[in-house]
Amino acid sequence: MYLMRILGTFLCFIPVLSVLIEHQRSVWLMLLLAVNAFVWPTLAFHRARRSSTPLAAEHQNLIIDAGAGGFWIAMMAVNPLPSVVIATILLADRLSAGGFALMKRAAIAMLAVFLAAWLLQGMAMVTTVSQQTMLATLPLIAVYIIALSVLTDSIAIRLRIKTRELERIAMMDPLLDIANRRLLEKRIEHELHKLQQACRESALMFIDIDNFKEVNDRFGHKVGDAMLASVSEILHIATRQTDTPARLGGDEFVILLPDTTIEEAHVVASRIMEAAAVMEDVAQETVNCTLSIGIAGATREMLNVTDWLQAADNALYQAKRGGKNRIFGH
Ligand SMILES: Nc1nc2c(ncn2[C@@H]2O[C@H](COP(=O)(O)OP(=O)(O)OP(=O)(O)O)[C@@H](O)[C@H]2O)c(=O)[nH]1
Repeated sequence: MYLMRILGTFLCFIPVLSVLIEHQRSVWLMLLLAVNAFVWPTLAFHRARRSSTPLAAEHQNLIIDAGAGGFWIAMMAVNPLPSVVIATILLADRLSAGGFALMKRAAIAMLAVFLAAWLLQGMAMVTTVSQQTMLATLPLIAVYIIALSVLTDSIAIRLRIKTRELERIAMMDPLLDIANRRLLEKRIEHELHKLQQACRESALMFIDIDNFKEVNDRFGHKVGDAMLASVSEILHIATRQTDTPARLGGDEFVILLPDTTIEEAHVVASRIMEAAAVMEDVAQETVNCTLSIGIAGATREMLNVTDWLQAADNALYQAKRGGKNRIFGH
């Protein structure tokens, strides 16, 4: 904002000074214009920076800018070209900085100061624009509008980055560095769609930590959380880039394995179980970790995400019923 104000006041200074010289106005008025152009931006910057509410202070600064604009329009005897350009830029700028509410307040300030100064000046009005003033106004039109566009573009880029970051957060588990149900369901839906178009095989793996409640009860939630983090890490290490390991909630994890047969999924599941079995030290406690895993391949009858997840959950149920610490797949 500081740089934009310096640029704006400097670019306005040129056409206003041109008109004041043409109208042979007093040196004091020109000095006041110089103060507005070269001192005010720094004053405004410190005013906003020192304020406990910098945004509100900056909005006040923007309204003061608009009031100053109204004053100089009156001092230029409403010279049409610089007056219209200055008023338009001031209002458009306030609109992009604070919406219609700020623009409205700025318009009221500009009009009020203009009317007061114009009446005191005897309602002077000169409707002709000299070539000198026209040329002096051109940099304001060209440079300021381009600068405003550059600023708007950089705000749009920052907004896009923030939006992507928020989208990523919304798709991740709040405790572990792993996808959540939302992202998993999106990927499953996409995979089902692809499977309908091509003759391929893909698998869904449901993983549940055995007797996890006991771990929590014996060692506390901190150890339970650390175990969840270790399992999540194992799932990442044991899978490919194209797979999606996710946490459904509690001690339940699911992995989507595109282009994978049931046999291949069994190999991955064994790898995961072996890695979990050798994990002993969790948050300075010696614990045993076994997993039950259910695997389901996609079939043509599966119409939606729930069908496939249900099939994998049923397979997990069979693994649990069979005595836990085992893989069941069909
Ligand atoms: N530490 C920790 N525990 C959790 C979290 N979310 C859920 N739990 C606990 O995880 C346990 C899940 O237990 P269950 O899956 O129902 O039962 P289990 O003891 O694993 O038994 P089986 O699944 O039959 O082997 C519950 O005690 C929950 O309180 C979490 O984020 N952190």
